[in-house]
Amino acid sequence: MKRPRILFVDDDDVLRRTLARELENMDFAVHALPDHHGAVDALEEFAPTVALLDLRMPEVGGLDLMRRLHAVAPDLQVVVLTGHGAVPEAVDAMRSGAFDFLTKPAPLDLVESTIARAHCHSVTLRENRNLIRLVQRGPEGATIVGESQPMLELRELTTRMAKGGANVLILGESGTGKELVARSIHAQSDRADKPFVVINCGALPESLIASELFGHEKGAFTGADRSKVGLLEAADGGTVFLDEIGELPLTMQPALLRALQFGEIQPVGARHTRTIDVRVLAATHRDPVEGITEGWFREDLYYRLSALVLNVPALRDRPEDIGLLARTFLDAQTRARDPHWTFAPAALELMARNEWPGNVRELENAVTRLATLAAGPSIEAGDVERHVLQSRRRVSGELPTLDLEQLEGLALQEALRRHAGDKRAAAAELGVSLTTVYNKLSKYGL
Ligand SMILES: Nc1ncnc2c1ncn2[C@@H]1O[C@H](COP(=O)(O)OP(=O)(O)OP(=O)(O)O)[C@@H](O)[C@H]1O
Repeated sequence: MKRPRILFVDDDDVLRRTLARELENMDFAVHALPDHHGAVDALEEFAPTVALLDLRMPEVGGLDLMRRLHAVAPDLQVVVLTGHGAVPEAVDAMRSGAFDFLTKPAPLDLVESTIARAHCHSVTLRENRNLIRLVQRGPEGATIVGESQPMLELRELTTRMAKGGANVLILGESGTGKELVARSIHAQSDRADKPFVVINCGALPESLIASELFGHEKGAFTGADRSKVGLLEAADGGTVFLDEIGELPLTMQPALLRALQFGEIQPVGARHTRTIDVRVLAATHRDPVEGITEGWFREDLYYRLSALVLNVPALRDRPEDIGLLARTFLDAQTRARDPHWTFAPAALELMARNEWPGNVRELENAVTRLATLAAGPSIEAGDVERHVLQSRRRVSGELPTLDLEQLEGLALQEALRRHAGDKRAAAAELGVSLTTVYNKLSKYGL
């Protein structure tokens, strides 16, 4: 494990040398400076998580230096060193954003534990920020395209459901836009400026689900070398999207139900529960009512999730949207390089007559292929025939020369197509686990 990095600034030469050595002995990596010179540069070069700053220094004092450091590195945790009896100064520092203070001469075990706590806090903050950045897309990511009657109704329902805070269960085949609908609900709700966290229940290995959902404490199991915030807690105040809820193992369903029922989570290895406030949107391409009868979905969890139910129609039930969707995707993909790309009417007609078992996702992928492979800027019927229809037939017929990875990608695509995007069925047919299917999908950018 990497050693926590500490930036230590103190003008007292003897104390700085002695304490720096002690900190090194405690297994911290230390960058020690006598004054503010070089401190901001050290943020980039040394990347500390904690700064230990003497409060009283000539020229630039600890408080001022803390502000300068925080302007560049907001996650940096600052511990200030104060002289004996300087409580008002310490309080001032805490109010200005210091993590904690130590009074000189501080016992070494207190120095160690304070810095260790500050380090953990800094790491957690950074992880949270990354997580939120990862899962949040701007509201433009939530534009639902479609002018067919089913889509007009869906958009209206989405807006109405967004306003209340009730949980919504979103049903529909793979690739119909369930995640997009969830993002749109979140973006129109009063939680819009809070996190939107996606949890793909099918992609989590069973052994890690509890720790991913609820977090864990340091030392909770082998390899848990520090505590970790779970995804449900990362969504606190916002919305959590439980994608592929039908894939959540039966053994995990009671724990999730408890968390949703009482708004409480218990990280693995923690003695106490923590309160969370999340709105839950869940989606599945499977029939959850059938799941109750067949025994893979708990009835109580179903009722908890399905205060409201939204059905996203398959593309074959709204073929009049195909042209608009294809044009929108083409425009988004080619606008920057040449705004003149269009579909010739015959090409669009061919696209509209095609079956899209993988729904909007498959259509979007086909447009990507056309935008990349066709000569353009007008996409002709011949392009659609060559780059979309033929390549699909080829997969089922004789294969051109492919390397092993291409072959694997094609086998996966074809299995998904045969099962209308049902990843579990495709995994079963290919004889691999569901997690492998997810890994390969992301590996090949499918
Ligand atoms: N109505 C729509 N307008 C614009 N883009 C759409 C629409 N529906 C789906 N898409 C796009 O199609 C792709 C698949 O959509 P999404 O991931 O929301 O489907 P899904 O139903 O959640 O799929 P899965 O069940 O496989 O997780 C995304 O890139 C999404 O942006």
